[in-house]
Amino acid sequence: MSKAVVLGAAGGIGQPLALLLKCNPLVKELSLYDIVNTPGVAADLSHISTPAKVEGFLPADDGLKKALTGADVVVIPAGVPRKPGMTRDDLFKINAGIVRDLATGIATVAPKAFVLVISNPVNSTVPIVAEVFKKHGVFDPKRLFGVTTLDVVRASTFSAEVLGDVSLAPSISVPVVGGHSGVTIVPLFSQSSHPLPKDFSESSLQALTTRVQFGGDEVVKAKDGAGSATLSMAYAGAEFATKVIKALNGEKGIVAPTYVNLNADKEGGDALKKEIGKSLDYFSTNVELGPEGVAKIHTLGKLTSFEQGLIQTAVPELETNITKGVSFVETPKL
Ligand SMILES: NC(=O)C1=CN([C@@H]2O[C@H](COP(=O)(O)OP(=O)(O)OC[C@H]3O[C@@H](n4cnc5c(N)ncnc54)[C@H](O)[C@@H]3O)[C@@H](O)[C@H]2O)C=CC1
Ligand SMILES: O=C([O-])CC(=O)C(=O)O
Repeated sequence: MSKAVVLGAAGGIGQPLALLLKCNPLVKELSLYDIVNTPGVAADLSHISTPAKVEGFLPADDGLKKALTGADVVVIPAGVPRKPGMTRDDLFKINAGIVRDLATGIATVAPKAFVLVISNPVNSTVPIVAEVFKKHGVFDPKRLFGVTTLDVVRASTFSAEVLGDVSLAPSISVPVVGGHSGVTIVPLFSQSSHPLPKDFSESSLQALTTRVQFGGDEVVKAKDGAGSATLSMAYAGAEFATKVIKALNGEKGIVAPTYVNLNADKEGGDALKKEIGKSLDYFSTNVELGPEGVAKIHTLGKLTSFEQGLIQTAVPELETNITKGVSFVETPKL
């Protein structure tokens, strides 16, 4: 039984994510923090007949500190979402500072908590959290995760559509590696639990891959200025948080793709760096979760030449995104 905290809990993702966590029997306490509306969201959720005790906090009266005290898992969907025509990197200007300040709160109040970062651009916001924790001398790479589960959820859903049986979607597992924006998102369909049809053409594979890489844009366009994915993200965020909480409670054999610091498991991380041909500090890959967080970083395994090409395209962009996050905390210029 764990205490979960959502930072940005009154937002489009925060509210349905808080609902799903309130319905999770493994959550004993749920603290909701935002700059607005959390007392109302908490009062509303508190009437649901599940065990989790819900409280809402605002910045006044040390609200962040109160929300974070005793936290086991902190999920961060705070920040602005995209509008049509924007990239995730365009959000950096606003979200980098928001994430840095929240990370400072966590590093001070709950340095041992598992931190799950949803706020975009994830490729850069995760390094920001790490750098803040380093500044406070409390960084444990095993406890920091970028949430890339929505890419995995999309890969399952879109594969099921291609296979002509949407009922398969929940059981389809496709590793999605790299990062969480555009070409840094690399679905490995060759390793899917449910292989694509034998006669699936190279151009169809390219189209399916592009759909996963730019699935977020599909939602941004459809919402037409009203934001980006919220409900599917809440579902994905709750899925991943549940995995982390189960591992924290001692359940074994939980493996999920997530964006991690590759020093979290030196052996696995070094092997992965060799595979991608670049010494990046962060990468999303299958990770085995344990009671201390990252237990083992899995390498990518056998890739097709198409997938190798995708990785080679992803690496330079990821490197730029990582450097941008790191240098923001080292020398804030914005
Ligand atoms: N990792 C992923 O796969 C995905 C990430 N996202 C990202 O999640 C973030 C949130 O998206 P939405 O919920 O749609 O946005 P939203 O605007 O609906 O909600 C964001 C919430 O954050 C709050 N907030 C702003 N500054 C804050 C601060 N300093 N402390 C606490 N709360 C603060 C706002 O008041 C608001 O309630 C965006 O950056 C978006 O790009 C969205 C979808 C998928
Ligand atoms: O596209 C966006 O901006 C939100 C996001 O990260 C996603 O839906 O994958």
